[in-house]
Amino acid sequence: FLFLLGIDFKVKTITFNDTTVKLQIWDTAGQEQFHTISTSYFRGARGFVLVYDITNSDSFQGITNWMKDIHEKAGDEVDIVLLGNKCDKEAERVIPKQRGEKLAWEYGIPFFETSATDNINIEDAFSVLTKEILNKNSCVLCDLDVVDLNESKKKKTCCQL
Ligand SMILES: Nc1nc2c(ncn2[C@@H]2O[C@H](COP(=O)(O)OP(=O)(O)OP(=O)(O)O)[C@@H](O)[C@H]2O)c(=O)[nH]1
Repeated sequence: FLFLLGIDFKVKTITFNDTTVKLQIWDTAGQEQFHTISTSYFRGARGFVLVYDITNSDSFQGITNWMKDIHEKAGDEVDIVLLGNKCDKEAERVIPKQRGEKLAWEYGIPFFETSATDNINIEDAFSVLTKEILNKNSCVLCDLDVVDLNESKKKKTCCQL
């Protein structure tokens, strides 16, 4: 059996109109002791969801380094969204929303404040990231194996095979 230390793997399906996209989501550990193993999974990824905690300034400070790691390991062509998570914990907030917005603006990437607990903006963040990936690489669906030429009811894809 395969044991992946500090890595969680999930599959999620998103549908836009009549186009279905299957996302492979690798949840890499943020802690320093898993840094090498986490970043070793960056190569080959098309998109990144970069998350800090609005109640933890260290996690916000760490974003700059994670951005460097992403560009070093995955290249400059990847799509990234920045999330300020735990927006349900307003009373414990230490990072104002404007700081997240400014950082994302500097990087030229979308930004959302989210709550994984209350399911706020999570779907939107993944939708925006997926759309950016699809727009950038108009033939990405070919790689993802969702195009079946033998199928009588032809699926609509961005590259219309
Ligand atoms: N209130 C609140 N708690 C959250 C939210 N998201 C995660 N948590 C809690 O924060 C803690 C850490 O969550 P994890 O999902 O383990 O965080 P992580 O960033 O994956 O941690 P690493 O794997 O160590 O990088 C857990 O106790 C979660 O229940 C949120 O949106 N709101």
